[in-house]
Amino acid sequence: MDASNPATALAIDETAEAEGRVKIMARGVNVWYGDTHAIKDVSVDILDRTVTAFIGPSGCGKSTFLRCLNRMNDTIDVARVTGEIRLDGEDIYAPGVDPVQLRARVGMVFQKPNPFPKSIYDNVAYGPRIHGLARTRADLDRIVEDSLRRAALWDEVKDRLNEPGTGLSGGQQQRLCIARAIATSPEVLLMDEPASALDPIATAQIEELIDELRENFSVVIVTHSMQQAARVSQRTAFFHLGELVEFGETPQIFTNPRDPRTESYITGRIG
Ligand SMILES: Nc1ncnc2c1ncn2[C@@H]1O[C@H](COP(=O)(O)OP(=O)(O)OP(=O)(O)O)[C@@H](O)[C@H]1O
Repeated sequence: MDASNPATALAIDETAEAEGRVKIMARGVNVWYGDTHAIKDVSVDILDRTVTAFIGPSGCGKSTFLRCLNRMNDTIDVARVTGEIRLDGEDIYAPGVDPVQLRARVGMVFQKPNPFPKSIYDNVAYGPRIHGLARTRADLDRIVEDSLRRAALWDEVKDRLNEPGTGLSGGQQQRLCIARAIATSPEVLLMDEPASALDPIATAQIEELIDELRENFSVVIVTHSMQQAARVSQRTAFFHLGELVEFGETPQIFTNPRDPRTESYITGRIG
């Protein structure tokens, strides 16, 4: 970790740490894909019950860093991650940590809706089933209904739970994927451009949902839309060429950025 880097100092929230509001603590994280150094010495505190947006030009490492937070990079052969990431103080890369269990606690929603080729019900029931979260069918029914309600999809699908998830519209499929992700009661939800494939109405629904999810979860969202980052997040991280350049309260980042690279990006001069 480079303590002389002002971005490092900004990204570490000592007050929140002292108050126990830090959900994920990353320190000195580097990621390589073979010889490509995609993430360079990133240290950041992600707060609980807060929406954090990752912004920056294409290829700057936003998705790569997001994937570090639930060890999705483990699934990429050439990826190598160093440094330390703690969830509630526990090192998620420690030997003995089961990535599958970790991903039940740190859920993920991808850019393209990717429902399983199963019924709407079974899509949502999948995680609770493999993690043994329901003792009876009635328990499972409750989890499915509750997750679909929280994902603002219940009313649209309650009469066709046995139909395939892939038969829904794009926006509905993405809300189904959110319901699937929240069905295991994760503590953190990672969203990689969750609305980029959706029309403005479906996008507005997802944004509203993100705001509601914040009551229970810590949400981290990668977005190419600065308007979206400004609308949904309380804190924003700006990445550039693999570095975390600036991190702060979202209004400050958008109205009074401290680094000239952030200013160039938000005013449209780079990216
Ligand atoms: N699976 C991979 N194998 C090899 N290199 C990769 C892989 N994924 C990403 N990279 C490289 O790592 C760097 C960061 O990519 P990443 O996708 O994290 O950026 P990003 O900021 O999310 O980009 P975008 O906004 O375009 O999605 C890029 O140079 C990219 O080419």
